[in-house]
Amino acid sequence: MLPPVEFVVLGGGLAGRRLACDLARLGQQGILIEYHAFGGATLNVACLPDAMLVRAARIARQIRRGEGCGVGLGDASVDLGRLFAAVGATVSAARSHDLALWPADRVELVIGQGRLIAPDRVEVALADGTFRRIRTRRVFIATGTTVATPDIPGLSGACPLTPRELFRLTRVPPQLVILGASFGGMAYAQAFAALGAEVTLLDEHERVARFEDTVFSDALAQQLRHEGVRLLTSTRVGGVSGLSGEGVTLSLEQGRQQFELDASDILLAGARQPLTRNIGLEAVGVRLDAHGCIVVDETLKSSVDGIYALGDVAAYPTPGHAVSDDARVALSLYGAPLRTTAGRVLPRIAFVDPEYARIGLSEAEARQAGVAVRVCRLPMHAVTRAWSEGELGGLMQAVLAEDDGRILGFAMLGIGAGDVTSAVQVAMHAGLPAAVLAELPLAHPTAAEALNVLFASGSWVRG
Ligand SMILES: Cc1cc2nc3c(=O)[nH]c(=O)nc-3n(C[C@H](O)[C@H](O)[C@H](O)COP(=O)(O)OP(=O)(O)OC[C@H]3O[C@@H](n4cnc5c(N)ncnc54)[C@H](O)[C@@H]3O)c2cc1C
Repeated sequence: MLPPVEFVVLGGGLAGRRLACDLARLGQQGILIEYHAFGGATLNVACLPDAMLVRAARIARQIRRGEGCGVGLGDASVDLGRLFAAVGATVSAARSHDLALWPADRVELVIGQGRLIAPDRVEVALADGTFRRIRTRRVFIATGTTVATPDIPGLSGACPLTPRELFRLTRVPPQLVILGASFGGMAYAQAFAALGAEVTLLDEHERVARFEDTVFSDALAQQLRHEGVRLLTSTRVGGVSGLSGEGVTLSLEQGRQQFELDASDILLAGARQPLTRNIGLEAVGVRLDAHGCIVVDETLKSSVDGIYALGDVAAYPTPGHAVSDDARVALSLYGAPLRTTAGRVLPRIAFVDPEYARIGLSEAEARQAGVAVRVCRLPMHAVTRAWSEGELGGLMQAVLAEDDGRILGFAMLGIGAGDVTSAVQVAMHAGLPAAVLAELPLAHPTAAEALNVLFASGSWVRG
């Protein structure tokens, strides 16, 4: 019998790749199995390609707006084929870069489809049709998610675009309908509108970004409409006919009203499902929750000894930074200081332009939890940097503990929101009261300097 390796990581996305590299750094030897695209969603179909799409849309918008600051470039022409070829080239360069840094002396990279056949045994189906069996002390499952197609008559037959196929488009869809006004859906809607598509963003819920405070949902909706996106909220899709790319017709219901919408293409930006099927979980008795995620405790241990799960497969939806943090949690098993997923405060960002970001509690969450809070808000048109960038929409909001002024939450829609939120995150982590941020000499003219005004006592808008 083969001696066991210390660990097997199943899935080479952000979570699996990060964990394998960190374990190698700690001197551990193991195997990582990846069957589709090394780097997973983040590198291949999500964060990196999306960020490039958003950047191209921003450039197009800035060219059109240039006249306002004396730079005349005329209208922006968009060649989606060239843009996505550049995305493809960047993705493969980034993948090669990661592979060049791979710690091959400690972690063997096996390309194939893995599945558990016992708690300490994994079988890999290799490309040449053969199988390889591996004994191991620990298995880390990091298989991520895949798109979940909503159960709507005719939808799967219409072959809708998903984030994976999106980057194979060679022309801007003339009329694009996007299902799901989540963070991703909003970002795609705004980007494709800037690139010249006629975009309809559709959601069955009453407002976009429905987990955020209404003041931000409203501001985001206004931003999207301003960019030419047609918003259809509280709208249910009853059925779809046709083929995405050639033409589709959606039967819609909005209250008692029924109507049809024609579009050239349809994009699914909403739900995803954990990849927990066909990886042998049933055979070894690993428990799943109602959403199909692997049930883990705060140390990422599953219901079976020796089997752990991390990343999206253990908790969905998860932002990429939570996934990386899971890898840090798993290192506790190998002598790193004890770290768990309990009490983790994670920022969330929508890559609309300008960005929306939040850390900690929203006002609604604080009030629902019965926490006594004060809320302060500052419109972006009170911020010098917003004027210089010509991005006057949006606002900042802080949620503070009534008793001692601790920062419980911060949200911002405006220029640099992601970075400003990171600054507040550091303050929250350090337990700094709002008064400290009110008086720090922050650089001028940055978006972050507005924190001085936001946190100064005179700017409370609500008690
Ligand atoms: C469209 C989109 C946009 C996003 N944008 C952002 C963003 O801007 N910021 C952010 O923080 N997060 C974003 N996310 C979330 C982020 O991408 C995920 O949290 C992250 O990719 C999850 O990493 P993971 O390793 O758990 O899973 P994945 O990245 O999905 O990796 C799982 C890997 O496992 C492999 N695999 C699956 N089954 C097997 C098997 N049986 N054998 C071998 N290998 C297998 C897959 O091929 C895949 O490579 C986005 C996600 C999506 C889908």
